[in-house]
Amino acid sequence: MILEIKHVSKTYNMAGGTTFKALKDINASFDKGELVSIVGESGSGKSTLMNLIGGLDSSFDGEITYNGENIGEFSEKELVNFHKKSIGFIFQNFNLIPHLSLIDNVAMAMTLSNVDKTVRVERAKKLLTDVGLQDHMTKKPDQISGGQKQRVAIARALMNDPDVIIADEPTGALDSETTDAVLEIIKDIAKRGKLVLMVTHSDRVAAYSSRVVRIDNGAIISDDEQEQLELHANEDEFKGEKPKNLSLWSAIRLAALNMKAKFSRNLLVAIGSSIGIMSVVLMLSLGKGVTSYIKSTMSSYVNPNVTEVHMKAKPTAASSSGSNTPTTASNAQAAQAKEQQTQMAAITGQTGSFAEKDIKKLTNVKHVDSLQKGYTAISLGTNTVSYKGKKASLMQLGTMNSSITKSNITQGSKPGKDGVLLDKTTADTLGKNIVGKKVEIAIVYNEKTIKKTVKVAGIYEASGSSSSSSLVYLNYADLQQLVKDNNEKIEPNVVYLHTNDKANTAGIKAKVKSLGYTGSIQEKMSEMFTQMLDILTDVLTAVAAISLLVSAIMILVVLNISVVERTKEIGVMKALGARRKDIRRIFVSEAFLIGLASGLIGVGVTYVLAFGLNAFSIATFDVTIVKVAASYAFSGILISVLISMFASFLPANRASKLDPVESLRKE
Ligand SMILES: Nc1ncnc2c1ncn2[C@@H]1O[C@H](COP(=O)(O)OP(=O)(O)OP(=O)(O)O)[C@@H](O)[C@H]1O
Repeated sequence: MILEIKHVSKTYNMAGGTTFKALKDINASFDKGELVSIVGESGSGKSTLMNLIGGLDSSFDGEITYNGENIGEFSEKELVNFHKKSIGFIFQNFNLIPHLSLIDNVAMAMTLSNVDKTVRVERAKKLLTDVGLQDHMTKKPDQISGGQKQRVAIARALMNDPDVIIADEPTGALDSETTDAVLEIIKDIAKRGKLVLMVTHSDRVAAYSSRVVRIDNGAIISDDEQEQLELHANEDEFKGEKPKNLSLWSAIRLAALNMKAKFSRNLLVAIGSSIGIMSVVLMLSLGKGVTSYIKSTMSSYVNPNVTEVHMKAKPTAASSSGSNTPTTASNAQAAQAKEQQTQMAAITGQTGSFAEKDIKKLTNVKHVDSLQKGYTAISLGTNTVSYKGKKASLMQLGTMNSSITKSNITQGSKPGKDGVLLDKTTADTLGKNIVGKKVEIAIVYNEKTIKKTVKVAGIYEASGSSSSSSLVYLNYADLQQLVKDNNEKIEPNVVYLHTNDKANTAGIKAKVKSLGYTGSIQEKMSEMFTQMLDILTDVLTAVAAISLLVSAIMILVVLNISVVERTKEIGVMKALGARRKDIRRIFVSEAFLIGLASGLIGVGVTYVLAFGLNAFSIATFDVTIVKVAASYAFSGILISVLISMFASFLPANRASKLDPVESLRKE
């Protein structure tokens, strides 16, 4: 006897502490080659008995042995192997998986056992051909008739060549003609030496079987042998290998097929959650672009061995009360006003002049080898330069300093005595080949216009930046002399501290600051800019973090919906031998794919936006402002995948724990 049922009872525990006894002391034994109809009224306990025999429900009293082994005491692993190898299920409502082709539905039992793809596809095709569906194999379940669906379900049950087939009202949803055809197939299965247990209401269906067991109110009331089946050899015998487990690749493929079925929903979720990833990657790339722009601009202006120093703005009457008085509200206001003044002054270049004692103090800073005086002024067009009747307004007047290197002089050379550098725009205004020519500069100083004829020594071009204001550079000594010739006095408003090792520069800068001086205009501006950028990045990163959280919740909700929608499918998979781990793996794979898609969309959109923004910024400022590093793109995709998989743990776990009996009972 392949199957023996000894003193089996089943009690359901219900809400409120009450119990219901659905099976009462059932005893029966069944052998191979039998087609047994289990007949009884609705609610008599037929399905309950089948669930126990099929190993879908292990909590019962008594003993059910399969080949002498008590299935009530099987471990999870033994139960999984029992489902994979020994039992096949056929359900009243077919329970095919809607998003899989007929071949994939039939092959599922072997997919779960990780049987080689060619082997399982070949076998699925053969079984579908046996039930007359050779022309429909790539169709989906909703493209075939009810009778055809039940044939697919029969083929699926036979996939692993099990010894026992449990068919719960296999013809309940079919018309009489189709019923006969399906019953013939089922009878043939029993004739091949398998035990078929078929639940039915109908005496007509029971007439096909070799034995009829009647159940009423949870007990067997009759057990009649009808006819001995004429057995023939099982031509279909399939010696499967030892079952392995669902491979990761198959889990991903199953997840992908399900996602394809719900394509628009999954695409929307992926797009939604890509927004967070896109903002993070875009923010990082923008930060990188702007910072590297600031750095390159700075380094093009700055000689690493040189520290440019300005005075802080001259204190006004309101704020000159001294810094040692205790801080009061008005003092705080004054300090604020002073800071604003300093910043304004730094931006326009109108900082105070250095007195001799400042020069001395700065010369004595440690590691400073020499000090160069300079003067710079924004003139906003009051200073001019003219040549043969042509006149150009100057925006800026400056003195030669060590930041101006050979690479900044595109024509000519550094100016000697009474020589100047002009920028390209100014030079072009005055005419071609201006280098070497004598021009007249007119400078307004202390409301007096000072004029001097000087030689254009070369053309100046700022490196790394296209911004070129109209400017003139001359030697500080020449400027000092010129002012003196006009009975005025000039003091340096900028000094350059030199050191012979650029490693000292940072220390010098810090010392200068602590002495109460400020750095270069560019430094000040880039500091302000970096501060602003930092605040902006913080705010946007917070927004991005929130949107990542939202996307995690969105994925959690969608997967939860997916679990609810697929409850029955999960029940079927379990009946076919899926482990909890396999179910979990399929759902996590789905989340992995959504995460991957949203990461790729997010990064893709970032590249497109970066391209657009850069096209705009290059056209306007000749600067690349967004730099998408490959590491940002990669991290973005990784974060997206991780968040999505993390969000899936809860729903995946929920799916894996679903009870197969309840899942299959679900309408
Ligand atoms: N989870 C459960 N909790 C409590 N009672 C249950 C549960 N499942 C089934 N029952 C009860 O056990 C009895 C037997 O149910 P079962 O589904 O086995 O009947 P059945 O003979 O298969 O009926 P049908 O032909 O309508 O499918 C019924 O009275 C049913 O209400």
